[in-house]
Amino acid sequence: MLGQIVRSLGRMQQLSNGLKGVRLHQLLSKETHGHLQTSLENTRAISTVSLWPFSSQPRDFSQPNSSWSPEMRKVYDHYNTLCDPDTENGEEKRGPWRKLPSYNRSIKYAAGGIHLSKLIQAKARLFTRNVKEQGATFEYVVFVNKEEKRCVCVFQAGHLLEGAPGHVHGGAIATMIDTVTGTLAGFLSGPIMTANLNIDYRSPMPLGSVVLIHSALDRKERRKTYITCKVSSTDESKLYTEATALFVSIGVGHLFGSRN
Ligand SMILES: CCCCCCCCCCCCCC(=O)SCCNC(=O)CCNC(=O)[C@H](O)C(C)(C)COP(=O)(O)OP(=O)(O)OC[C@H]1O[C@@H](n2cnc3c(N)ncnc32)[C@H](O)[C@@H]1OP(=O)(O)O
Repeated sequence: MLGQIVRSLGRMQQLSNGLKGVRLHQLLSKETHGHLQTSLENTRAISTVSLWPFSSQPRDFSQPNSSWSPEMRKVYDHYNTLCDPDTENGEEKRGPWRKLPSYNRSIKYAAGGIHLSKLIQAKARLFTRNVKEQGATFEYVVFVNKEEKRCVCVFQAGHLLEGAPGHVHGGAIATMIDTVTGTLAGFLSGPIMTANLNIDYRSPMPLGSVVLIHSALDRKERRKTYITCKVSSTDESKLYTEATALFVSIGVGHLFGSRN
């Protein structure tokens, strides 16, 4: 199987040389070392020309589905509109907001590519996207504002995330905070790992709630990216959780025990 993938990647490289004048290993090494945004753009480039050696196109889990409540859909529509390009003097101009796609594999479609896939079993799935039943666990979409170095996640907490009766488990909330702050840190700083996460749970979050998870860059110091986070009701009248997070930039070798 691995041999097949490697041969397939070799063929893809020849094809991509011809088609796009870009070497596959450059795409993959950008995925390994570049910023999340670059990775996502390159991933789309691969998918568009159908060179990806796996069977299916990646499903974007942050697209609306039938489990989304009207409130989730309304807030999604609001932020999605902010992503629309403006037309100035007949020219289309993109604003600072982007909706980030979300896949259920962190390796197959993003960082690591050819290097890490050797070590990962075919069954690996991203923690927040591993339950097939729509609406049962984490329904969410992240919008990022590059200029303001912040993002907002619209999150609907499903019935399998119960902690205290009728309310969302603190670990599930922590998972979403890690995911959203980590997504922003990765977007701004490239490959990172969570070094520290501090969470204050201010009020219980009812199961089924739709909430906003606002994250913003606090500061960067050398390899350290500090992010702040607030979780609130969609009208922002109720504060559920506050957090701060520290992410440390890593080289991909870090995941193999190397310090480079
Ligand atoms: C397309 C889709 C893509 C997929 C995306 C899906 C989105 C999901 C996103 C999900 C995201 C989820 C992500 C996850 O869940 S990542 C999983 C959870 N995190 C981990 O497992 C990390 C484990 N720890 C480590 O690997 C290392 O300790 C790290 C990498 C963190 C640092 O080890 P390293 O040897 O590399 O660095 P260093 O020790 O030289 O330190 C460097 C600097 O950092 C400072 N420091 C270090 N630790 C701490 C600390 N605890 N508090 C305060 N400061 C700390 C340190 O003082 C120094 O500062 P300075 O001397 O420079 O001032």
